[in-house]
Amino acid sequence: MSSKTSEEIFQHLQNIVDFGKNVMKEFLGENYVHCGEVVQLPLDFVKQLCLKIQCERPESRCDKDLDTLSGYALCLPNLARLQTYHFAEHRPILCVEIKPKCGFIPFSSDVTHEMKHKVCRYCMHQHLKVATGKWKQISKYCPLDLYSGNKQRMYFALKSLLQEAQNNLKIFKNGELIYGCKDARSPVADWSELAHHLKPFFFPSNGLASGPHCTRAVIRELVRVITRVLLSGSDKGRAGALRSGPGLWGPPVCEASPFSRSLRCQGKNTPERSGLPKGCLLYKTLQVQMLDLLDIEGLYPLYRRVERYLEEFPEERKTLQIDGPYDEAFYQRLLDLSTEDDGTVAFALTKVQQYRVAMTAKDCSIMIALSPCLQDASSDQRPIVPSSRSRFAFSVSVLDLDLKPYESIPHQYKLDGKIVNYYLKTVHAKDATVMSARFKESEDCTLVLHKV
Ligand SMILES: O=P(O)(O)O[C@@H]1[C@@H](OP(=O)(O)O)[C@H](OP(=O)(O)O)[C@H](O)[C@H](OP(=O)(O)O)[C@H]1OP(=O)(O)O
Ligand SMILES: Nc1ncnc2c1ncn2[C@@H]1O[C@H](COP(=O)(O)OP(=O)(O)OP(=O)(O)O)[C@@H](O)[C@H]1O
Repeated sequence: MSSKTSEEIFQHLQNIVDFGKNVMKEFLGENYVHCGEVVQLPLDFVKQLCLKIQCERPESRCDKDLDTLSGYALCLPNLARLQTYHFAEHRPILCVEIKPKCGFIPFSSDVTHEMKHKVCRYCMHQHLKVATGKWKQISKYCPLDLYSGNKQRMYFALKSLLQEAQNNLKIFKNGELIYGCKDARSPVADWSELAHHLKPFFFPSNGLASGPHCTRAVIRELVRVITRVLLSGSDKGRAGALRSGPGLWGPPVCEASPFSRSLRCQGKNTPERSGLPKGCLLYKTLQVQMLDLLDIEGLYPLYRRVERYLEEFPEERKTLQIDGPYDEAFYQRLLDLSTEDDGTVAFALTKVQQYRVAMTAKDCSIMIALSPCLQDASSDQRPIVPSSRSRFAFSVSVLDLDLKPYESIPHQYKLDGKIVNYYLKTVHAKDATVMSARFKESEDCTLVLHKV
């Protein structure tokens, strides 16, 4: 960043805003996307702010310097608050942030490792992350369970996130982080402490005793409410324009997910594919993720084609809109889902841009803000989600929607190979006893099959 001029930084930030407005709002619907605006700040203020927040930043992020020189910044609403009100709310507020990651298994015929058609990237990547020390233990969370639309699978996925939050789950109370870890050294999850924070929200006037029973009841309510919110939504958006044709789905379950393994153990059938309602944010996010039609293995040669063209005609970078502008024309080209390669740079470029958009959707987060409403208060047409002892006004927003850079494609290609090779070498090659370490705690097998 520091090598860029102020003008370039302004343009970069404006591109982020335009991408939100012209692409993500179109796909995901306007209620979910808050693009923010580029603002100018006094340099003195930026420097002081930078010093003040330095100690709060996770160590793993500190290699990224904050820009204190250009005077430009992106101003976003506080998404840990309700977005349905245009003025500050003074009621207590909970916010659950989920980074769901990629919710489908690649369907592309360019995939060379059979394992990639069976086990999702998140579950494979877990092993590499633990081996490299990013996290201490493998999570039972599998994105395919969350995106399944099946309440039991979603319930299992959310509980797994609560057990092993990694960077996929954070909970804020009145804007303050109360749950979720910063890095591998963070202390283990404490559900009773979390339940202590949440009890007034879910059991406001009830003298529910503390202890394990109370903890379980509170966590159950939280998971139910989040599941309901995730399945809600009638917000328009044009993700439907991306609906893939038959056969372009991939398997509905990941073989490494403890949920699907437990079903198989019990001789039950594989669940049906996505039962997500079409209006909900998860469904739309998944559709955008599926713009990755060819998988990185099919995409990389096309990236190389664009690269060769740019080496010959570097001045064309602008015309190809590699670094923006992300305007209506850019958006329209994303809607071309053909996979017939006619050998042109135009075809390669469209797939490259679709891949970048898909990667963005695979790495974004969902913010769910919940604020208790009084039992007799009218909903004033705001969405409301009931729990067994209270009701919440809620809003759902998406965070981190800046388009992934063109330059990250070679890195993605190498990382993909590393993830799969590591998984094949260390996990799959060993016998099932190693694989099943995470399934030995069979309480989850029975637990999830209760009606929720
Ligand atoms: O590649 P992945 O799947 O590990 O995703 C990266 C994330 O790691 P995760 O797997 O979520 O722990 C990674 O998350 P952390 O910074 O490790 O919390 C970033 O979001 C990274 O994006 P960027 O390069 O900073 O724009 C992400 O990189 P991109 O692949 O989205 O560029
Ligand atoms: N608009 C927002 N409202 C509420 N919380 C936010 C908002 N933006 C970011 N956050 C919080 O800050 C965290 C980090 O945000 P984000 O990943 O966008 O930062 P980043 O710019 O990528 O960070 P870094 O520069 O360290 O890589 C999010 O996971 C979320 O908890």
